[in-house]
Amino acid sequence: MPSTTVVSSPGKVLVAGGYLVLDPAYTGTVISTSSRFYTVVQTDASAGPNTIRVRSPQFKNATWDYTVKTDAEVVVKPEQKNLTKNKFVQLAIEKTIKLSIELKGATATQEAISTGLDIAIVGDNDFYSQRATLASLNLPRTLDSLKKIKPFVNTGVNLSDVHKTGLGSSAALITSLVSALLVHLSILPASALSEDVDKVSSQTKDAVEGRRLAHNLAQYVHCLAQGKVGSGFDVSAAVFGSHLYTRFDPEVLKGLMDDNAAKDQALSPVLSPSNRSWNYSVEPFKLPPLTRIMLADVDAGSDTPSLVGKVLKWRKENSVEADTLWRDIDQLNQSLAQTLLHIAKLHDKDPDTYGEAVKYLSSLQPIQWAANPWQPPSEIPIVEAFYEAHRISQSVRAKMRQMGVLAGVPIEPPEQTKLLDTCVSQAGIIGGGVPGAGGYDAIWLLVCDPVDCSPDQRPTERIEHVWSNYKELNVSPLSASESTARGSRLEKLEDVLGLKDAVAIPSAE
Ligand SMILES: Nc1ncnc2c1ncn2[C@@H]1O[C@H](COP(=O)(O)OP(=O)(O)OP(=O)(O)O)[C@@H](O)[C@H]1O
Ligand SMILES: C[C@@](O)(CCOP(=O)(O)O)CC(=O)O
Repeated sequence: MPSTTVVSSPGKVLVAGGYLVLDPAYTGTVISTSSRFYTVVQTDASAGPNTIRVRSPQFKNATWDYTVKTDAEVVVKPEQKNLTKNKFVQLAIEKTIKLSIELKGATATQEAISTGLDIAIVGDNDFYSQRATLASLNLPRTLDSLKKIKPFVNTGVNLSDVHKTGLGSSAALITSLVSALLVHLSILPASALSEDVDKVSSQTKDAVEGRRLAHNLAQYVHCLAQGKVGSGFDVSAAVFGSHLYTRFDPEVLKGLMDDNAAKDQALSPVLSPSNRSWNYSVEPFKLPPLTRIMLADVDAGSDTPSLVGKVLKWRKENSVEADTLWRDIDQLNQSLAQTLLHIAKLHDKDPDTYGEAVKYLSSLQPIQWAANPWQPPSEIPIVEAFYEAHRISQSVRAKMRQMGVLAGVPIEPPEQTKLLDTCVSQAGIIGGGVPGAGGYDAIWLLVCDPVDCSPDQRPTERIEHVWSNYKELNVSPLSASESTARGSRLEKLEDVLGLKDAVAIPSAE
């Protein structure tokens, strides 16, 4: 058993397919973010025998000690001294240990935890709003300012009081936690999550199955902790990275969702990668070269569950109208994904011409892109494809607004429309929208990001300027770009900036 295991899992942005992805007939486009959750597992006698100590050093009152009993049934019991509860963490540990006992036997599992384990969990600063920290440091709300904040900065509050940014903290946290434990307990080979198997063709069967096992377990724990089975795109992105996601049939988890009734039921037959009832689909996707996703936290807050409830009620009561609209949106979503994949192919065919075209696009507003009579002919298909991506993403927004009006929910409320219109009319901006369920709390943009933009300003800089000067809403950038890694990743503690300091075990008083 390794003495220290570190696994990270990325956050997510659902750029297309909000609501639709709840239905297996439709696909969502999910981008995984460079911002990640990290779980560091180490053997540590100071936790106590058969005790797992979990720490979230970015928060107050966030150390949870659990005693683990593995007799007739697995019992992971929070100790009296814990100042808060963490259902997500507790369930992740309990179910991973239960699965480990089923797959490796009680003796091997007990042995791995008998000395005591210390587990530290931290999330990149992007997962929690940095607006207050920037203000306290007297820094403008820009990407450069975010770099000045210490990695994994202390939030100064309890977990229940933190302002989240919508990157999917609970999904990334659970995925990194169960994956790190699976590796530490030798259920998964480290190679299943190492970067060397990044290329699909070189992935061994074991590695693919290992990742699928981590996925199934993380989905199960996340559903149980949330008390419902969502579409699961967030966990899927945390495990597999950016992709086109089609959901699994919730039926697969039905027998396990009543935790009390399922106490005696074995997990491994349900969670096994060979269980065909896990019928989700993950198709490769990544953003085109020399483009960048930009994300902002908009300080207005919205309540996703209530938006979802209302949209689904409207769909049920107006099925003909809703089905027509959903089919239209789905066609646009698929065209957008295919156009972006096509743009990547244009890059691969002729990277130099592509680079020139992206530089050209970066200096003009989308509306001007296709209007240049002197455009070199080799650049025309590239410029046209980018314009097409722009046009489709604007149409997606229009249809999502229409759905919002029909269902009576603020999917892209007027305040967000104004902000997005201002952003999308800047030079070099391909498109954007409200991620996931929409509402008031965030926006995403896809912008051209050429190698060199001189003498013009870079599109990213133009957007930072718009955001930091925007008066009608308080817009704060996130530092994340797309993670092109294949989701969860085995890390070396020393290689992640600031991680070793952030998770250092406090010395006993
Ligand atoms: N750093 C952390 N350490 C331990 N648990 C955490 C941490 N961050 C989040 N959690 C767990 O995740 C829960 C939040 O889950 P919830 O589903 O409300 O958020 P979310 O929808 O994932 O948020 P967002 O998408 O905005 O990041 C917390 O109550 C806590 O149990
Ligand atoms: C509305 C929905 O499709 C997306 C919600 O996404 P987000 O949490 O707003 O990023 C719900 C789901 O897919 O579980």
